[in-house]
Amino acid sequence: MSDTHYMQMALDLAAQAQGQTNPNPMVGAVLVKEGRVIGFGAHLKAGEPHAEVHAFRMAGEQAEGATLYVTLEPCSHHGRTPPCADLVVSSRVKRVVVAMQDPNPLVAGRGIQRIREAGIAVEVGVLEEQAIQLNERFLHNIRTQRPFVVVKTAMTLDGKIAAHTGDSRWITGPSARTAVHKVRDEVDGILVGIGTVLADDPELTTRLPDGGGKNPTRIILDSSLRIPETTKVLDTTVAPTWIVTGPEHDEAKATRLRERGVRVLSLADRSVLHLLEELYKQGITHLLVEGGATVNGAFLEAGLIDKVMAFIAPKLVGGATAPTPFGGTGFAKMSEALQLRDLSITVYGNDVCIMGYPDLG
Ligand SMILES: Nc1c(/N=C/[C@@H](O)[C@H](O)[C@H](O)COP(=O)(O)O)[nH]c(=O)[nH]c1=O
Ligand SMILES: [Zn+2]
Repeated sequence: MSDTHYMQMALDLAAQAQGQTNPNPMVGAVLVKEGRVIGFGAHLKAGEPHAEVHAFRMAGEQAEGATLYVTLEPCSHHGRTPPCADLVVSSRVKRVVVAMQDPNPLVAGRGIQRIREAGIAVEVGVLEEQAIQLNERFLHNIRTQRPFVVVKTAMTLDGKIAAHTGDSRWITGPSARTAVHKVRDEVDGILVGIGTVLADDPELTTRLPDGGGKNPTRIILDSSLRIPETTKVLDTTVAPTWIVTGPEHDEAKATRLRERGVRVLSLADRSVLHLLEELYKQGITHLLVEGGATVNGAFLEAGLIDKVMAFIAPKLVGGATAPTPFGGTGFAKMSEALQLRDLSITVYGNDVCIMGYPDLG
């Protein structure tokens, strides 16, 4: 079989751990000898063995003379596990095929160099585009030291996220909402504004049809700590909850919330950029922003959206004052609008999801 066949297998293996490996990338590895797969593996959790380690353990002595397919350059630095590049060299494989070089400036190219210096042939770039796409969150983290921000909106065909009364249940149907919960399962944090909490009293937990799924940290932007103490998100037995507030807030209320296990972060700098830098420091590498309009508008105007998932339901609710997905001031000219690129359009029951990336070109 071709190199792309085995690299596809390695990419598919890597993708099984979507959302589990944060802050590490997803990586898959396959060992092949005389046309037979003799070992494979995926990195499953930060701190646990890397994909190559699993593959070599499975292959044992047979690895000598085999070909290794790996979706990311084998690491050359001593992280929480010894360098895979050393393992590759000592296993005496004949050839290594790598989808993409590690973008981490600390290691970029060193792993490949060490393997080549040992006289092993290394080919780089097989299914590189797919490998980059798979680790879009990790690559963004490395490049920006910020969380990868996905803004998800759900609106009616006439562009409303709720009726003029605030009622919003439901706009999209069950399969669209399941798609959203799959994203919740992958991310580290889900962020909404206090307006959404006051309007919907959301749980912001992951509820997949077959159960399971991990609950992301729930992050509420609430600058004057208005949150009612009876809201569902304050039940920290189901998932962690962080409230981001401003310096002027009721300290007694903050203390009561902390006693319930809620983390209260007080940020003097209210910019979206500072918020993201702080959340990244707190371990949030992948962030789902579920609005409402004010929060989405702030992220849009700050230019800090990395991916958009816009769900549209074929229903009309009308209402000149009914809220739309992005509030704030907005751009003055259509030519200033944030253009999305690399679009994918998916149908979920009667609903449509347009997914794309800001075209910052
Ligand atoms: N109204 C809708 C949404 N509404 C999105 C937010 O306004 C809700 O408060 C939040 O998703 C509720 O979270 P929960 O309590 O955990 O279910 N989002 C959607 O995709 N479709 C909708 O029809
Ligand atoms: Zn490694």
